[in-house]
Amino acid sequence: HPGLGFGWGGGSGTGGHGQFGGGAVGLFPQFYQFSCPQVNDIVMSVLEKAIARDPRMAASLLRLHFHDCFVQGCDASVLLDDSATIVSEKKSGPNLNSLRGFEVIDEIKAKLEEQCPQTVSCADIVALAARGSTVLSGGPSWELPLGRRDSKTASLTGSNTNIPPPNSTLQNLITMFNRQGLDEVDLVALSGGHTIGVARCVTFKQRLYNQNGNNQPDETLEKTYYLGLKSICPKSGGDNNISPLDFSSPARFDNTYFKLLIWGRGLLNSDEVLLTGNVGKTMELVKIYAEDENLFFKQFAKSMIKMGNISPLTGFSGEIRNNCHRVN
Ligand code: HEM
Ligand SMILES: [Ca+2]
Ligand SMILES: [Ca+2]
Repeated sequence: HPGLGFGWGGGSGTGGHGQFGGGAVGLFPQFYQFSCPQVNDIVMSVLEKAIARDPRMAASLLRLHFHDCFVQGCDASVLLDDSATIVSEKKSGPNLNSLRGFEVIDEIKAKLEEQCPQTVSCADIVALAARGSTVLSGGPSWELPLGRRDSKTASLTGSNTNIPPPNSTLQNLITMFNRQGLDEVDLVALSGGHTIGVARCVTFKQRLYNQNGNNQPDETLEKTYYLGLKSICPKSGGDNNISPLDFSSPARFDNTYFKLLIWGRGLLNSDEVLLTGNVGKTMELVKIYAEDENLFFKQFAKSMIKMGNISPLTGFSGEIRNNCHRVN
């Protein structure tokens, strides 16, 4: 038996994107209802402790799900280590010295293997951890479709090419999200994930010193914010110094990220261009979410479900890994 929640779960994965309204074929919220009813309680109890220990962990786990789903779909490919058959995604440009939270996923997996052996996939654990982290940070909750299975492969090249870089133009961001079946609404709402967590100096340095190859700062940066950033992120060195993505509430999941964008205080180029990139639709959405936190929360939940439905492995595809670091 391939660890399915129900005996009839064999409807094989179509591998299609989950943009067909209701959710990806094969995933459903009650997947573990009989095989591991306590799965979310276990996830939440580990998360509570981990986030109490390190408040940034919520942000790191939210990001982990994004970096998984954008490469081969939400299949836990991001968790695989180098081995004879695997070239790990952990060494890609977007991930190296940057992705965190692997130990927390391991801790959840260990508890689940004790209570529901060989049942819950690493890919579902990552999705549950992303939702739980959002909730524990004060953000919205949502009914999370489950039943993803784990890949037997990883894609370092996919990781290097599918995850947008922080100096992306707005057109570039829209194109890369479109490729995953996500639209401008999803792009703006999901970028709101930057309401928590931090970024390294190296990811925003270009904006401070040489935005357009003319040795000038990005003119959309508000002046005092810009001066503060320069002191954290010098022209040479300090690449690993960190700054909050939302400096007014870096551990709270709220809509201040969008308010800051309007004040010229978005940290990454990819943040600020949602407002200034000359696409009316994304500009409008930034303003709407800055005004209406409830609407942002609702759309964030919807878009997280959509992102979580990208090309899942279901049925007899993939496997339930015993250890999230390696294939069985
Ligand atoms: C729109 C395109 C996006 C770009 C260009 C982008 C870029 C980045 C960069 C450069 C960092 C800092 C990494 C570092 O310095 O080590 C970061 C952090 C983060 N990103 Fe994104 N991101 C994007 C979308 C998303 C999405 C869709 C989510 C989740 C819904 C997300 C959640 C996060 C979180 C929570 C952090 C902080 C992580 C931590 O503190 O450990 N990002 N992002
Ligand atoms: Ca993946
Ligand atoms: Ca915040």
